[in-house]
Amino acid sequence: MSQPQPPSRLLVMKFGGTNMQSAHAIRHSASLAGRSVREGVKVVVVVSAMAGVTNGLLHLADAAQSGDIARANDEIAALRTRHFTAAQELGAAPDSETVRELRELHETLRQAVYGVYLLRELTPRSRDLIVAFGERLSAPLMSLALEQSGLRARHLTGGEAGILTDTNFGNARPLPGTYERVGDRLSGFLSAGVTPVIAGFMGETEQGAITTLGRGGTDFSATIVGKALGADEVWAWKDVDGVMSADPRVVGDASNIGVLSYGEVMELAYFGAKVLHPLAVTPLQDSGIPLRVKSAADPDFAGTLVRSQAEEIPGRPVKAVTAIKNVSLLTVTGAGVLGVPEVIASVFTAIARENITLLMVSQSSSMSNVSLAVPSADAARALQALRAGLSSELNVEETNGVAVLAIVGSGMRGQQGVSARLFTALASEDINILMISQGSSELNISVALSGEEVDRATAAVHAAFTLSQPVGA
Ligand SMILES: Nc1ncnc2c1ncn2[C@@H]1O[C@H](COP(=O)(O)OP(=O)(O)O)[C@@H](O)[C@H]1O
Ligand SMILES: N[C@@H](CC(=O)OP(=O)(O)O)C(=O)O
Repeated sequence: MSQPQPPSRLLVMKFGGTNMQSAHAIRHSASLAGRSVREGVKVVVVVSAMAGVTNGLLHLADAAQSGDIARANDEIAALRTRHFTAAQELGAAPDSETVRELRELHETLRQAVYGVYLLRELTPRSRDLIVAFGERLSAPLMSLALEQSGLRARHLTGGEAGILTDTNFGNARPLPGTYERVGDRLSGFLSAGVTPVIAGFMGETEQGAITTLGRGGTDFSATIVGKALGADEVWAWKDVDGVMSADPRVVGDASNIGVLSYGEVMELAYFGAKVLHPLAVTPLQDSGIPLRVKSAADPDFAGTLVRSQAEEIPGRPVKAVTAIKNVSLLTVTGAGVLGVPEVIASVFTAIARENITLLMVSQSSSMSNVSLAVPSADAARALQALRAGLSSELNVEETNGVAVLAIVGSGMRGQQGVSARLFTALASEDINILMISQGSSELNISVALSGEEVDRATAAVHAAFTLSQPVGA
């Protein structure tokens, strides 16, 4: 009598732009997925665009809108060469299905861009259609690499995979029905032994218009799929060892963090750690599905495990330091602010109406002013909204060239002396603090300071909390 087989493990694997940047990188990424498939694990692959392609698409869309169709066409031609070269290096014949599909996608992209040029209008909807071509073009390359390695694969757009979103183009959110749809659409492939390859970063509206989930959104696509399928784990393969104690490009001796809670990762991502999308862990929170951030260059290294429970490490209240650059401070002043909660309410209403991220808020104790930190890209809109929404007795001043630095770690909860250590580190570098805030969850303390000083500040704070020493060393 045959023994009942244990259910096979299911992993969702996300490959970012660096892991998709060339035929060589794609082949290596496919081998990482293939290794698990050959061990009997069911794998769903979610891919980003080849590194640099998303920015290229945004530039060419802007060029078309401003009437420079020649530049837009040059950039489309460069993208075309890059994708065809990769396909060829991966072994696609000139008359293959992959080459035909890439040709069709480039032709559709060219038409969409020409439409923007004719109208001289680039709406958030048309920008999403254009920018999503990066992932639509990379997914067939990953399918090809998987097939060349002997696996069966099938690539799908986010919408074809079942990701249904609202109509908030550029920053869309999955609708509740998504999870069931994704589960229904992918389970057939998995039970037939086919590895689905999903173009990340995108979904589609109920009317079938393509939406994107915000920059870095492929992490979010992967966790949406992970939740939908009840995956055992979601693995985000990166060009770094895992989530590090600081951006390794800023702090050379940053160390890998072994375990982080969902809450800690959200704080880090919110405060600028580009390594994960700020909402990436949200689909996993209810089910407790773990997320692993792993290095494609060192696949046997454990990387960072992100799970419900934080790891309390004695003597390490802070796990990481991170920063957001290009921030502006908007300060509302005037007699009217004094003791008038309605003013505070209208400040928040004006900002919320514009859907602007508030990075920090502080109010002086006399209530004679309120300061807001917002991304500089949104500052003009925020300023306009505040001026329109507030009484004319109030002044709004703008300070540009600011950065927000944050320290993050669950161990700072109820722990004295953490902020003193932060301020001492900054003071010893002669760095002036413009604003201070601590979340009530006590998972982070953030300060606003001059953008010119932020890298020096990050290094000083990293050293003050001895974060270069790996835990347990
Ligand atoms: N705390 C951090 N830990 C790890 N990487 C970080 C951190 N902060 C910023 N980064 C940057 O994030 C990059 C990885 O994110 P990203 O390029 O979006 O990944 P991918 O495109 O591979 O998914 C790293 O190259 C690193 O420079
Ligand atoms: N390509 C998109 C989505 C993404 O997640 O990319 P990456 O994984 O390379 O950060 C972007 O650049 O925003």
